[in-house]
Amino acid sequence: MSSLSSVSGKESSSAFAEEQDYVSMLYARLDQMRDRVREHLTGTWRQSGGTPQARSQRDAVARGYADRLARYEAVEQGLCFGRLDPRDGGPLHIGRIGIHDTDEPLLVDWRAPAARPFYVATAVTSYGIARRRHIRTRDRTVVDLDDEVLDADVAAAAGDSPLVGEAALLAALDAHRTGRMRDIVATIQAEQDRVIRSEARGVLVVQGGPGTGKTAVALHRAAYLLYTYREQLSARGVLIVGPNPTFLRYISQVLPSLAETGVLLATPADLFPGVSATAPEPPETAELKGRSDMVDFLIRGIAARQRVPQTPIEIEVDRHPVRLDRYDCEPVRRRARESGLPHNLARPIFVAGILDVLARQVAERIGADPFWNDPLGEDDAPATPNVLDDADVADIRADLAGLPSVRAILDELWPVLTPERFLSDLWATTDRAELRRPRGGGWTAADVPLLDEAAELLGEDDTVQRARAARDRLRRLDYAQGVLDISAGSRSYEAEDDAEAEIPNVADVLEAAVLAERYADRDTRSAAERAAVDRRWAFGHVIVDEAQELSPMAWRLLMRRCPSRSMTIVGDLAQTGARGGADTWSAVLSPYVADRWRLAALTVSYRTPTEIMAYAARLLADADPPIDLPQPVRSSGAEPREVSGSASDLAALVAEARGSLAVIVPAGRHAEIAAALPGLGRDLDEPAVLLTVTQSKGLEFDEVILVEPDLIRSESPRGVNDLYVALTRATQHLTIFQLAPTAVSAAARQR
Ligand SMILES: Nc1ncnc2c1ncn2[C@@H]1O[C@H](COP(=O)(O)OP(=O)(O)OP(=O)(O)O)[C@@H](O)[C@H]1O
Repeated sequence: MSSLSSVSGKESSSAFAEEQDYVSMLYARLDQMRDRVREHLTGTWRQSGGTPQARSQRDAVARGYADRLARYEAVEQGLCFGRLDPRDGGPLHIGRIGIHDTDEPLLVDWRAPAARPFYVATAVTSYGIARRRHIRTRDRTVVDLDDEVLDADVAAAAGDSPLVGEAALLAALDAHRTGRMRDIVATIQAEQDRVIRSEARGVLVVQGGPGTGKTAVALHRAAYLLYTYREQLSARGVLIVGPNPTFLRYISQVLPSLAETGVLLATPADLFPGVSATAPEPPETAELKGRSDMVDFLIRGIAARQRVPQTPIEIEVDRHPVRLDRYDCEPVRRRARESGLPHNLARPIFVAGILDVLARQVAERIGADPFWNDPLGEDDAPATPNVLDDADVADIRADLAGLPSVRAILDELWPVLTPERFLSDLWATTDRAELRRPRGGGWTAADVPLLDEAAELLGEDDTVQRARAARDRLRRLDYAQGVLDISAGSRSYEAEDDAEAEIPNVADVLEAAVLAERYADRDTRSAAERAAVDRRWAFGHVIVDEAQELSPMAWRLLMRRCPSRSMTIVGDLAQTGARGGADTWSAVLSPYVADRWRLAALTVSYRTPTEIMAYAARLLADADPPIDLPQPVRSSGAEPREVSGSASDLAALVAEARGSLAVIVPAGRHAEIAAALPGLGRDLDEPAVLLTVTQSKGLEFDEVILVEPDLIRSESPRGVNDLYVALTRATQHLTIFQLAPTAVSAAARQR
């Protein structure tokens, strides 16, 4: 409801000159800020560090400066992109970071509350703003200005537009795609802004059709949350989960361009540190592994590794046999299980019980007093049948615990298990043929949540790490006490003067324990870096993109990474392709937060032009349940075309493409088409790429050639959703291509 006017004529040249002066001043300030931080950084590195404490402090300070410098470098392009003219008061310039001159804001960070009207003000709800200006720059030069007068009367005459900064928005949407997503900070729309600035607490689900900006919004929300809750979030970190490495590469430049670098981007397959899950797997198997009943399967698998001997075992101790049978072992196993501890942490209970059983037998043999009830022994007969006391039995236990034969039996009956060892044994031995897999075959993406679940069920025996930490602490305490003693000893005893004696010494004000902690080596890595290698890291906020694809087991893993349940979940149920993916958000979330989650809908498609959306609507008209297509905002002027031909005709079409191009093909014909068109790449930086629908999810291209849509639709139980995804990847041109069967595929079809 705003009126749009591009700045023109005489007014334009003075407006351009005015904005250019202002923008040049901002860049000069930015240069000064960079120079100052560079100086500080160099000065910090010059410090020698001395003690370990001083060194780690220096590293932490240097890291802070380096991060700030990286932030200042990142905002070089489009530093200032907007201006608000309030009805009362002077103009406010809006940009990627805040720049201040003592108290005066020269540039307001787009995330600050004062910048909000830039994204949401309309002629009707103007927030006291008379005019909004979009400023486009190239390098440091102002190249375009678009003004909107937020005046209800002018708006009524000019017509109704729900879009904010329409000219700037349409220019951004018409730009060529490069294989890397760009930030949308200058043209965020009101419904997107509401999501971006929604409060951090609780679970927010953002549902919207293809191209409605869900990914863009999710990334800008991360930047907003880091700005608004900097302290909490830089300590705990933010995790953004995307469907595959290609997608992560596609979005990788957005947050740096918003001057935010401390976010961990990961696929679900990356979330078990130390494991690289790249082995392929049929979708049916992945679906089985993703079901929540796998938890019981794992529990049963672990229970099966807590064994009792089926036939008695004999061990030789001092050349005498001792026996272990199931009747001795069963109560011990029950006790260990009833402790409720994870497998590895319950093991010491089992081990102690079995050693007791064995020690009793040895004690009975070597301590038995043959004369204990000798009627002739009279007074000298002991009152018990065994001469050994508790200390002797404890010695025997300790000796038994050190015997390799005993250790081997304990390992056999209740082994220490790592998640990797347990799961690879489980796959190698399971009687469920559909899950069986030889050892050493590599991990798949669907294994990762199971490894994580297994890690929880097994527990990690961190006795060694804890003992080492305790030893380190004692060492530091000892050292600190020494420092305090020297410092107390160096007090000037000659100073008889009372006043001097009252000057506190370091030993008076510091306890050894406090000082010891200061000597601890501080970890100077960012939260994201530490989280990347720590399976049990609890993030401050988790953002999940293409969330509809995740299996119930993957959700369990993610919820463990976010005990605070501060999450943004972004997806589209109509695009679910994975067999085990989501049908409803409540089914996904109710196990974790019942109905305590909020839903925000995005309704406008910024990617797909009207012509392609209308074509998609016709192709998907019979979808069940019906698909609610988003409203396109722009037209490309090009109707989709339908072509059929051979592989060489397809190659000719590829050669004609002028912008970025994706050829999207049914998974079943991928190999054959890849062989027929070797020029098509896999990397998004290449001008033309060959992708299956799964690989194309979340991406966009200037042009798409969609090969055999009917086959895509019939290829999987959620084929209609896959077709919807494939139809909505193009920003300009869509070609539907019916590929005549090649000799190979014709033969395959006949078989
Ligand atoms: N406010 C905006 N200003 C400029 N461009 C925008 C805006 N919103 C979205 N876009 C652009 O629209 C395109 C689609 O956005 P995005 O990929 O975030 O959509 P999506 O909803 O995640 O799509 P999909 O469901 O297909 O994954 C991107 O190029 C994005 O930059």
